[in-house]
Amino acid sequence: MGLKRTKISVIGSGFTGATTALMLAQKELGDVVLVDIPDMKNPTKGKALDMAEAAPVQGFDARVIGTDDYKDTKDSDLVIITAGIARKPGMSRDDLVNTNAKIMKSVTQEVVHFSPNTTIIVLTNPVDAMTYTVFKESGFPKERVIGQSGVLDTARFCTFVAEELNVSVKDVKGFVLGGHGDDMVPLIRYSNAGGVPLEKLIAKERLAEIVARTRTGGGEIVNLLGNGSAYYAPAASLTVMAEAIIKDQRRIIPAIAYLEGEYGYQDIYLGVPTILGGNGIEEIIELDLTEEESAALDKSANSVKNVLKVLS
Ligand SMILES: NC(=O)C1=CN([C@@H]2O[C@H](COP(=O)(O)OP(=O)(O)OC[C@H]3O[C@@H](n4cnc5c(N)ncnc54)[C@H](O)[C@@H]3O)[C@@H](O)[C@H]2O)C=CC1
Ligand SMILES: O=C([O-])CC(=O)C(=O)O
Repeated sequence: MGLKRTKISVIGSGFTGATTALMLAQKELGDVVLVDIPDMKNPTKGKALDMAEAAPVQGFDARVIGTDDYKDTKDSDLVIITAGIARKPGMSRDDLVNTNAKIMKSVTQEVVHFSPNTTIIVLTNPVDAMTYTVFKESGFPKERVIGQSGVLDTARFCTFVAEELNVSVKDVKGFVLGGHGDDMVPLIRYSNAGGVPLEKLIAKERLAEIVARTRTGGGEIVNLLGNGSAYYAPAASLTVMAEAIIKDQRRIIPAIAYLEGEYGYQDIYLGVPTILGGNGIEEIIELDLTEEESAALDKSANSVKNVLKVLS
């Protein structure tokens, strides 16, 4: 008898779901079950088979299957939800709320039915509100329902800083707090390059431009793609979160977490620094914020609350 293999289900086999499935398999984080709604042409099965056939070439040991039957997700160790519609140029993430909330509810019911002990990471937008929806629908403890925004938003910030300084991205560390919208809060004070505070390396006005570009980073890609939104960096972000959970790494990673008093907020999902490990969100780290940073976080939290009001 072999050891039990880890099973990760990715719901939604569109741009982000398919890319995530491949990255998870390439990193051998587990066997991957890719799920989408039934389609006459069965692209989900086709995509999964194509990925499975990359395994002998790249030498990764992970099975990948495509399906429209949630039975195949039974006893998943981790479930990643990417199902739903994406925005197009001219739209905001919040425009997706009603359609995607309905999809979150039906997907969550299936996931919980077949994997009552799993951990869920949500990507679908507007992601703070969709994570809240999945949390309420699932009845899961808060630490096992997590949203993705901060890894991606921080990655964008670090990309722009590395480009500005002409240094390796490996040396740039950033921190983005708040909701995954245009008023997210990149924290300059907690960001550095090779340990040197960014304020010592980049002029204030230029830093403000980098913050502004980070805030609208999703929209920048939407405009460049023309017919959908980002998927390579989002998939990489989901993969790093999955790795932290599957390998019980206890990494300090910004994630969308349920707040019960942290940062002064109640009954809301919002991006904060967390410790991510085998139990999901194991801790929320509370940073001291200046008045200006607190005001910016308040503005971002209010935007999330306004989206949640549409749902209640
Ligand atoms: N939180 C974040 O940082 C990011 C969030 N997103 C969001 O992720 C979502 C997915 O984006 P993409 O993959 O680019 O979109 P996509 O349109 O390429 O794929 C979405 C897939 O969901 C499937 N789907 C729809 N209803 C379903 C259901 N009931 N059950 C299972 N599958 C269902 C569709 O058939 C489609 O294949 C969007 O809402 C997008 O805004 C995307 C990038 C980053
Ligand atoms: O911008 C979008 O609609 C997709 C997304 O959340 C991102 O790329 O940050």
